[in-house]
Amino acid sequence: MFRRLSFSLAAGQWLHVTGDNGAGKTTLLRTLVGLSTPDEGRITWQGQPVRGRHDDYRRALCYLGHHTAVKDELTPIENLLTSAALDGHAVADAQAWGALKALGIARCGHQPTRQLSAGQKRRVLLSRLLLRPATLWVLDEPFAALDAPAAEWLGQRLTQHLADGGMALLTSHQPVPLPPGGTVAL
Ligand SMILES: Nc1ncnc2c1ncn2[C@@H]1O[C@H](COP(=O)(O)OP(=O)(O)OP(=O)(O)O)[C@@H](O)[C@H]1O
Repeated sequence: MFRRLSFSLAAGQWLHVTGDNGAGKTTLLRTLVGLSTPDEGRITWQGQPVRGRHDDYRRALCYLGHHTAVKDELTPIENLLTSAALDGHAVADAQAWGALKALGIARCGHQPTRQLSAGQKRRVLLSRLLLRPATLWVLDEPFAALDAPAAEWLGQRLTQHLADGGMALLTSHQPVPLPPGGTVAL
């Protein structure tokens, strides 16, 4: 699907992965985070191939996918606690509730996630950014379904992350409220 594709990210930088529907943006992100295996090519983290140092890379990474990352059968609070446990880092209940509150969805915390709107589900997913310390954020359509206040919150959060020396790689069919970054056009 990809040929002659080469890019890098430095501290404080972000890249916008662009392309039409079906161009391969999600596939590229899934490959970069290790969920798909490339036929050829090399993915490196801090100059070393990702393959040999999977744990270091995983710890540095926060990947938020755009489809089934939030489980419908769990409540939002269960989603947060479960994803943290699967990630291998401890999150206290109070922290998880704090994250839901920051995203304005604490009142839905005990409701089955399947009952939430698309934007509320997206907010549950994004609340993981507050719980998972990670240098590299890989975000698939993070602005999809968000209302204006939530989009503003995410723009500010991304800005702060980059100012703190973080990096971000994201797809978005909408304009991204960040100073211009690089582009990976598919
Ligand atoms: N598991 C799969 N098996 C077969 N084909 C797949 C699979 N996943 C994706 N594809 C195909 O790969 C292509 C790229 O899909 P991908 O989801 O990466 O596109 P995208 O650029 O993220 O699209 P969109 O903007 O619509 O989200 C599509 O043609 C899709 O049908």
